[in-house]
Amino acid sequence: MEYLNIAIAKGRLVDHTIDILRAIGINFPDYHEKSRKLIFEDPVKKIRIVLVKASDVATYVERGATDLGVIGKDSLIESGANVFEVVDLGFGRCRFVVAGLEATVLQKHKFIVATKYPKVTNQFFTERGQTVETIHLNGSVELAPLVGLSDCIVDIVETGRTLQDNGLKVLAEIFEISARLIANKASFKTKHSRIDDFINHIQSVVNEKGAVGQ
Ligand SMILES: Nc1ncnc2c1ncn2[C@@H]1O[C@H](COP(=O)(O)OP(=O)(O)OP(=O)(O)O)[C@@H](O)[C@H]1O
Ligand SMILES: O=P(O)(O)OC[C@H]1O[C@H](OP(=O)(O)OP(=O)(O)O)[C@H](O)[C@@H]1O
Repeated sequence: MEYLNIAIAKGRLVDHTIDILRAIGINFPDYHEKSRKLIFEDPVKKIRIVLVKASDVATYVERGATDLGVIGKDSLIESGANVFEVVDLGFGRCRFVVAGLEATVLQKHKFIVATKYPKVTNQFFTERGQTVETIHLNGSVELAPLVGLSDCIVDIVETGRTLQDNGLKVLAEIFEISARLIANKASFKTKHSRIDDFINHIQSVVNEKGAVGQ
């Protein structure tokens, strides 16, 4: 039997993903949180996981380097990748928002938005008929309006603590985010029965977890 390869966003999504895989009998004997290894295998179930940057998962899957991927909806949309989105995994829940010091900034004719997600940002404001200039940052986005780099930000909010600690308010909601299982389109055909079986197992664990409230 051929290996099924899965790219997982290292960071916040790894532990939940490993838990779900464990629940369907897939184990990686040498995996532990502090390991710097990037590839782990279950030699019995023939599953291989590779740990990559969240923003790179879609690239691995779209190009067929892996058959499947676990990725936040945020990174998936931002990537624009041509892949199948097959399961909403239900964890990694957070939301995309516009945030700033004052709601009045959104009334300006043109304003500057700092974000890690320029595509999501431009799409959102274009749909609202608003013209924005987007500044692409790689992190600590909340800082931008505080030092006059931007009028507002588009970023992820989970607990709301980062916004609160920096005196920022939610000015608009964009969409809800959770982790998704994605599939390479060619693998979906060539390894169809394996992938289908895998998806069904994952979906049943997700349904059970949902029933008891994640
Ligand atoms: N509080 C949160 N902040 C950011 N992402 C979150 C949060 N809660 C859940 N997520 C989800 O977890 C995914 C992975 O986030 P993580 O912080 O591990 O990487 P990242 O910040 O997107 O990338 P990196 O830090 O590697 O540049 C996000 O894409 C998002 O879907
Ligand atoms: O609502 P909260 O629970 O406070 O979480 C939201 C924060 O977490 C993320 O940042 P991350 O920790 O990934 O750091 P980053 O700024 O380097 O992206 C996100 O970009 C927000 O800044």
